[in-house]
Amino acid sequence: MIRVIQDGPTITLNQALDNREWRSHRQTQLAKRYPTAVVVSVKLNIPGPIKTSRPLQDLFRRGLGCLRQYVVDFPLIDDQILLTRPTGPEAFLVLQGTLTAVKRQAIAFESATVMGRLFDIDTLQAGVATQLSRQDLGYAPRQCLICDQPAKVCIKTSAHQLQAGYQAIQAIYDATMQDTMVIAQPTQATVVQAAMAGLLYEVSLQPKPGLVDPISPGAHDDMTVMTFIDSSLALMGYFNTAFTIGRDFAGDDLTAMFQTLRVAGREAEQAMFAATHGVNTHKGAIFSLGIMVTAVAYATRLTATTTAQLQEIMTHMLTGLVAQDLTALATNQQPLTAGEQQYQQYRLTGVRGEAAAGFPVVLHTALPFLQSTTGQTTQRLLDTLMQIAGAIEDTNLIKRAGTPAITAEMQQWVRDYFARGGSKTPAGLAYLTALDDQFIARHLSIGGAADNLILTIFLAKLGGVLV
Ligand SMILES: CC(C)(COP(=O)(O)OP(=O)(O)OC[C@H]1O[C@@H](n2cnc3c(N)ncnc32)[C@H](O[C@H]2O[C@H](COP(=O)(O)OP(=O)(O)OP(=O)(O)O)[C@@H](O)[C@H]2O)[C@@H]1O)[C@@H](O)C(=O)NCCC(=O)NCCS
Ligand SMILES: Nc1ncnc2[nH]cnc12
Repeated sequence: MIRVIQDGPTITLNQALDNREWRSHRQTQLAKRYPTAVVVSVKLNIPGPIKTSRPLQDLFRRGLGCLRQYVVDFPLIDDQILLTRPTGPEAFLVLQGTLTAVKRQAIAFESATVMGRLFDIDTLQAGVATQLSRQDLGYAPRQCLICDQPAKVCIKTSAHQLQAGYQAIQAIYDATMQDTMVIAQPTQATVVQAAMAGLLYEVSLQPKPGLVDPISPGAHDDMTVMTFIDSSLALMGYFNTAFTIGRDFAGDDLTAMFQTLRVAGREAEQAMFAATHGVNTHKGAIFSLGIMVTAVAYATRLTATTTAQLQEIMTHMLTGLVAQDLTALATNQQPLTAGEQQYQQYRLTGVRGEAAAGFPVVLHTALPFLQSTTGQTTQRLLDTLMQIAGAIEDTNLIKRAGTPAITAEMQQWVRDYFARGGSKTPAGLAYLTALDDQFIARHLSIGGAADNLILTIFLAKLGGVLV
């Protein structure tokens, strides 16, 4: 029995038809009560006689949370959530907005996320007859759960067995509901290659707000994509050293393992500056990625590991770092780095705080988000970069803006980006290009988000999320 529908009650065709009547009546009632709003009805598209189970209810709840992000710009007037109906979980959201704009976001959610493929979202507005189709809004028709054909074709031709449908649903459930990812025992070469992939994939993406890419130096007048390639190549030896430090570490005090790494990290900074003629390309990445490489090597000494275990190891490695580096800062110490200044001025702990917490944004926001995306790798990674940019305090951005207030502006830009469909639509890409131009004009850059994306790519390569 496929776990995701195990213990789910079966329903009759009549129950399914009665429920369709019930849903339509409720939608109409809500449209009458809120004549200027858009009524969004949300349900799952599950083939066969089983329409619900505890795992499907959990998935529905997670999906509803994700959908709300896509429609965040439309004020929520009312909502009704009915999770335990035998005919499947249902929700009704009443939003203030136009039918086209809301429908566009609903389809963006269905198309851009893996779990979205399981959702069926209807939009209704009193007095507006036409239901816009996916094609009207520039999207491909809904795809079959099992193959790449349009779903309508497979349903009409009964192309697949029900069991195959359940297996596809189980795969979608597994891909989106596990917050901890397993990493098997990678070789040193595999780990170092994944680190290099992180550095090189990130700098190759375009367009990115203010960051260096193959077409533009962004807001960095001292760097080009070649500077990043030279810097990456110069760091390969460091990542091999970071791996052996983790793999060979014997003992229980992992802070000693980090202190050993830190010596190699300082040397790596010199190698970076030599390769870039004194430009800081990857100082943050040397710190963050070095820690992760060492943690992976240590965690997989004897067996496979999980991202949850990696987080524990990294928090152990960095115990005391913030206190030692920042709170103990001598007030008259000069010159202060950006991070040190921001700690003194705003009590922001920057990348040190992120690392000492075990990179929660990477493990609990960026990686699950990347796992849930579909499409080309570049599209998935651009959307993940923007998801990160809306989730961190980027000391690089704050330094360049001269105020932490830029963080709230960044969060609004991220919402605006996803409200246009993100990297999947011409409007989303146009928005990102315009944002890049704005960042260049204002000399802004999200170097911290870029470093978190590098870490996310590294783990995604090791966990098979990126192949
Ligand atoms: C702990 C260190 C990284 C030192 O930190 P520091 O105090 O020097 O500065 P921070 O601002 O705290 O962080 C440094 C870089 O970390 C990246 N970063 C910022 N915020 C975050 C975040 N929330 N999460 C993850 N990473 C974050 C960011 O690095 C990227 O941007 C840099 C390129 O941008 P740019 O603006 O060009 O940088 P600059 O050259 O400084 O500006 P301009 O002169 O061009 O205007 C690049 O570094 C990217 O990686 C932050 O910049 C660690 O270095 C350390 O401990 N140093 C001490 C010596 C040592 O022990 N080294 C070995 C450590 S293993
Ligand atoms: N592409 C990029 N541009 C500027 N700073 C960065 N730090 C890491 N990646 C970067």
